Amino acid sequence: MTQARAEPGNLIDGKAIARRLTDRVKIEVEALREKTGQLPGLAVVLVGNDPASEVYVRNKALQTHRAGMRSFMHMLPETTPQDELLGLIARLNGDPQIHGILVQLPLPKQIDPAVVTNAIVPHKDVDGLGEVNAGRLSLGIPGLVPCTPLGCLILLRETLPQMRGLHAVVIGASNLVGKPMAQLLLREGCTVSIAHIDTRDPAGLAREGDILVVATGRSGLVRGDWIRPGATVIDVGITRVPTHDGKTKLVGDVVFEEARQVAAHITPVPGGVGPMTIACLLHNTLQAARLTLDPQGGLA
Ligand SMILES: Nc1nc2c(c(=O)[nH]1)N[C@@H](CN(C=O)c1ccc(C(=O)N[C@@H](CCC(=O)O)C(=O)O)cc1)CN2
Repeated sequence: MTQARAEPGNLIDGKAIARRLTDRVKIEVEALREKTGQLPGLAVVLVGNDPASEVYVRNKALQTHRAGMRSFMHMLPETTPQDELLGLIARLNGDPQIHGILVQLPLPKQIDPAVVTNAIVPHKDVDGLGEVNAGRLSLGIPGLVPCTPLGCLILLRETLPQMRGLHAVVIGASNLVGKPMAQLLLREGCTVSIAHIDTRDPAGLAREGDILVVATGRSGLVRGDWIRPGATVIDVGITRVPTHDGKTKLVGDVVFEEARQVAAHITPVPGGVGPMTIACLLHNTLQAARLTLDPQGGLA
C-alpha cells in the first residue's frame, strides 16, 4: 500500500499550495462581488496578548484584505469576562456585513472555549469548531470544516493520487485538529487510527500508517523509527525553541531530519501546514458568505 521510499528532500510545499488556494479564493470573491454586489466579511476576535496569537490574527487580517474580502478585528483585554465576549459575538452574529466569525485560541482561563465557539451561529462558524459543524462533519453532511485539518487534507490530496484503503494514523485527539482530521480521512476512504495520551504503544501504531498526521504540540515527539518507510507525514506541530546562538526557531512534532530519511513525503515546519490554515480560513469565509449571498453556491 505504501509509496516507494523517496530520496530525502521530498517536501510537501505548503506555502506554494496555500498560495494557489488563496489565488483561487481571490478570483471567486471577485466573481461573488460581480454577482451580488457584496464582499465577504470576516471578524477575528483576539482576547489577551499572547504574542504568537497576535502574529496569527494580524496575518489573518492581512491575507483577508489581499483576497479582496473585508476584515474586522476585535482586540479585547486579557481580563475580558466571558459575558462581554458573548455580547460581542451576539452582535457579530446579527451583523449582515459579517459572514465569518473566528475567536482566536487559546483563550484566557476565565473563558470556556466550548461556550464561546457554540455561541457563533453555525453558518458564520468559519473555524468549524461548534457542535453543529462538528456534528455535520461526523455525519458526512456538508458544513464548515476546521481550517487546519482541511489544510492537511488538501496537502494529502495534492500528494497522494488515491487515499482509499490506506491506513491513516492520527497522533493527537484534539477537537481543533485530531478528531476532525480523523473524520476527514475516514471520508476519503482511509482506515483510521487515532493515538492519544493513553495509547499504549503510539510508536508501534504510527509505524502502521501509510499516512501519519501528527498534532500533539510536543516538539520532537515523533522520531524517524516511528515512521513506516514510504509513508506520507503531515506535521501539524509548531513550537518556537531556542537555538545555540541565542535566537529561536520553529520546529514541528516530528524530528524532521530523521523523518525525511524514511518518509516518501513530508511537510516542513515552517512552510507546511501553517500557511494552509490561513488559506483554508479564507476559503471557509468565502463559503460562509455564499451561504447568505448566493445560497445556490453551496458547501462542499
Ligand atoms: N480559532 C483558532 N485558533 C487557533 C487556530 C485555528 O485554526 N483557529 N490554529 C492555531 C494557530 N493558527 C491559526 O490561528 C496558525 C498557526 C500557524 C500559522 C502559520 O502560518 N505558521 C507558519 C509560521 C509562522 C511563524 O513564523 O510564526 C508556518 O508554519 O509556516 C498560521 C496560523 C492555534 N489557534
